[in-house]
Amino acid sequence: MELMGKSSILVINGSLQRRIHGLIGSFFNSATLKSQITAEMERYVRESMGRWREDSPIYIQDEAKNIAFQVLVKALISLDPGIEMELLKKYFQEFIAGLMSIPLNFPGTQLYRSLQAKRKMVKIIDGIIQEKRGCNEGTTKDVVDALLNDKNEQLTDELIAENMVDLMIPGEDSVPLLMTLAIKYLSDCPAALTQLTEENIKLKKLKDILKEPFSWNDYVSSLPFTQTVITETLRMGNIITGVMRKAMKDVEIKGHLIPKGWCVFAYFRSVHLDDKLYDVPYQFNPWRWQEKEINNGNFTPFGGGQRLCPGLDLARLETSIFLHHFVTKFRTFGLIFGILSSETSSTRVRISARIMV
Ligand code: HEM
Repeated sequence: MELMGKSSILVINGSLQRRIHGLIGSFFNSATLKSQITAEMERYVRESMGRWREDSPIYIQDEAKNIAFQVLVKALISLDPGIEMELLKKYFQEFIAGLMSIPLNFPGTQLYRSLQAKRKMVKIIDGIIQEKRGCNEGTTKDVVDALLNDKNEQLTDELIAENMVDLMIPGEDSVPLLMTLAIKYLSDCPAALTQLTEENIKLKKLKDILKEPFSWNDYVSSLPFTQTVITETLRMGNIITGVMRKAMKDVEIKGHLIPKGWCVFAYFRSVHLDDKLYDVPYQFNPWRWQEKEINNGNFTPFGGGQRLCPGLDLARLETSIFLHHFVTKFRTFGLIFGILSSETSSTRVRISARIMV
């Protein structure tokens, strides 16, 4: 809690949470972000995959983390890769190491180091905020602009800078895990990998003929099977295991009384892997989503209600772009290590280049 800060969107409730949530959500749904971030993400993926070599294994989760961090920082504060980005990455790693640490704050402890790292990140972001205030353009190019342009007095520069750091947490870890798990499940299900590859190669060839760049919409709507793969990965992977809620008054749910003040953990896994809701739930079966509705209470990887994840479309887009480039550029030889390799906690794959004809 100390690391998050008292005004973090991840911990506050009430009107300020709704305000910040609304501003972030509208920016993530805006045409500006959609056109800009699709091109940026493609660039980061191409640059990253351009460095992959056939003779050395690729650590998928590490690569995905690097790409997703750059995309998120671009969307949040319009920072491009460079020295400041590298510094932010370094401080961020130190910062998140403290999220699961013993709550002792004095020199030498992890919590102390993490708080110092967060302070340094806030300083860099505050510099960017002051520059933006100086220009006073009034346009909304990133999440910081969306918050700065709002006239709500509670949105101080300090609150905005701190929230930018906190926003990197859900974005940085969950998206790379989604990408990595998708590769893992696909490598275990050759039929799905083949169908996904064919769908992506077909669209790529069409786009090449039309000499048209891919848009956000292409990745999300014109690749329906790819979307079912992402949906099925979210169901089986349960990237966020569940959400915590506190009863503000006595509540009765299905005959069970939850007294006021009690905390409840809604465990997504017990729903997503329930055989009464999903046939053979432990089997990776993207085809099940060709008939199934995703907007129902039995599928909540992004939560729901007023805390519904505002980054859900961005997460799907990023994963779609990653998979598209992965299958159109490479032929995978399958995994070398499983997902929980103690060496790196990252999935390793060996790849070879795909020649498109
Ligand atoms: C696979 C990727 C992701 C998954 C599975 C995921 C899942 C979730 C879930 C389950 C919640 C609800 C938490 C709760 O109710 O307490 C949430 C909230 C949130 N997510 Fe995501 N998320 C993902 C990606 C992202 C991305 C890319 C962003 C972009 C910054 C993001 C930003 C947020 C924020 C700000 C909240 C808090 C919203 C609030 O409390 O008002 N998430 N996410």
